[in-house]
Amino acid sequence: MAGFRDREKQHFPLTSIQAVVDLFSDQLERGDEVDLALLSIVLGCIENTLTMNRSSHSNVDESKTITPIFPVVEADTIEALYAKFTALIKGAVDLTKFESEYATRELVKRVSDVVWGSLTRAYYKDKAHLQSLFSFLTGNKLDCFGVAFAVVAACQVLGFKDVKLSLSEDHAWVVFGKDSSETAEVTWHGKGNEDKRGQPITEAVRDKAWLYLNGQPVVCTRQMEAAAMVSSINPAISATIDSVEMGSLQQELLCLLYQKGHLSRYPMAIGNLADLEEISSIPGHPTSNQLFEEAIRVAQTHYNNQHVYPYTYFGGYMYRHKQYAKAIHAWAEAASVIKGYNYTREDEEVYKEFLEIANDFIPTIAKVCFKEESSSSGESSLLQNPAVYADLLRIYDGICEWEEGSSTPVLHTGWAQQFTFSLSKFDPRVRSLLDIHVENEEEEDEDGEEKDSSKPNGKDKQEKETDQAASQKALGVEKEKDTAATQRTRRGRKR
Ligand SMILES: FC(F)c1nnc(N2CCN(c3ncnc4sc(CC(F)(F)F)cc34)CC2)s1
Repeated sequence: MAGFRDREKQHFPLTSIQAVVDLFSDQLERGDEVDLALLSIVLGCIENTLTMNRSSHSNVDESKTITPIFPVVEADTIEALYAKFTALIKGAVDLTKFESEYATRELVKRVSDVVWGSLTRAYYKDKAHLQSLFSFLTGNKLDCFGVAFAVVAACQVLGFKDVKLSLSEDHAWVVFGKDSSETAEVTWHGKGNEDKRGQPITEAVRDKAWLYLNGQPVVCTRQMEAAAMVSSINPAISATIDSVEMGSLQQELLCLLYQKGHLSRYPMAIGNLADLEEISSIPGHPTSNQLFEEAIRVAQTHYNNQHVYPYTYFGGYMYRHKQYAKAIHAWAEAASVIKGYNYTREDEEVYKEFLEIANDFIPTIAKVCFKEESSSSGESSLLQNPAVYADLLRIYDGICEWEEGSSTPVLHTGWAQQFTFSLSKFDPRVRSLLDIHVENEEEEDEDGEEKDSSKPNGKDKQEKETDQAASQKALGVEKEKDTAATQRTRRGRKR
């Protein structure tokens, strides 16, 4: 049973980032005995000291040098909070009613009710620093993720090893029972949505639903739950200032988890480490680029490519680094994922991602490149690149397909205005270099070849090749064996 024993106590008092890394490393070596309550209280305590009520320049002296401050975390502070948590949970759950080694739905619901019932009546749920057990035990406040995490930590205190955190890109719930075959809501989601705590996540609820990743959530091990707690660290002191020490601690802990292989099934945590490495890379750490690409590979390999964020993370990174063609390609991949989902009112977070991509980032790219082209010798290759134009069409087509069959509309005229604005900035000649195949699945014969060579773009082959040669020559695009961007559009209706 986890507990606050000599093995833990020897690390205290914690006086540096390295001391916290050593405590985590020691805990991670314990396999599924990682003590979630202990680690969450420690991180919450440090975050509270480094980010809350810090006067603007408390650690800057007259010579403008900033002396790094790391709080001293005493054993008895943590031990007292740990004892408070175990007393609350063990005092509220009568274990004689739950004889089985495995948790039951009643047990999980009871633990969720105990956490839920301890929360302050009314508070701003999406405020920062409400994710840890420190916040729960000292302020009776938790955010949506924090409630789910607290339920899992509580079940660990009660000795139920089968209760695990299950994560999508914007929601959290638990799995439990033999082979983790059961699921249960334990927290709320979003604003104005009735919580469904205690209910299972059924096939009807999760299929084609981004909030549940179409049945491909990240089901955590204990070490991945530690990674989720580290990912939820919030180094923000204010809207514009971050604690450098808290950011470094998060980066060092994510890197430790990465090196121990505990992020190998957790694309978002890999993306979080990539973001931190981009801000300040540490020698010997993997690069942002490598990490973003790994997050994508993990989602493709282990989650049937149903995750959106690995592509939007990578697209954002390429955009910031002005690699616009790669950014647009990543967003086209993201759109290819989202088109398999039906949009619902609980998907606002991913809606905002695509809104920003289509109505801010892409129009900005079109303007910047168009201006460059008119000012320089007309060499803005992006607006003359058929592959980029094809990716742009995939983005718009994917968003349209996302809306198809959805209960809530996605698009409005603002989207259409931005779509047409961006497309209009491309050189008209790129269109003749596009070969858009519309495959109708039932017409495809066994080796995937199209049966009838429908006249793409209404021209016969000969006319098309002449057009293409002329355009390629004019654009200085060397003759490709086949068209520069063969765009295969599979027009399958969502079932
Ligand atoms: F590239 C953009 F799409 C993004 N940039 N940052 C993104 N994050 C940052 C971190 N993040 C996360 N990072 C690790 N694990 C989790 S589990 C989860 C859902 C919930 F909070 F549990 F409900 C969210 C999340 C959420 C998504 S997406």
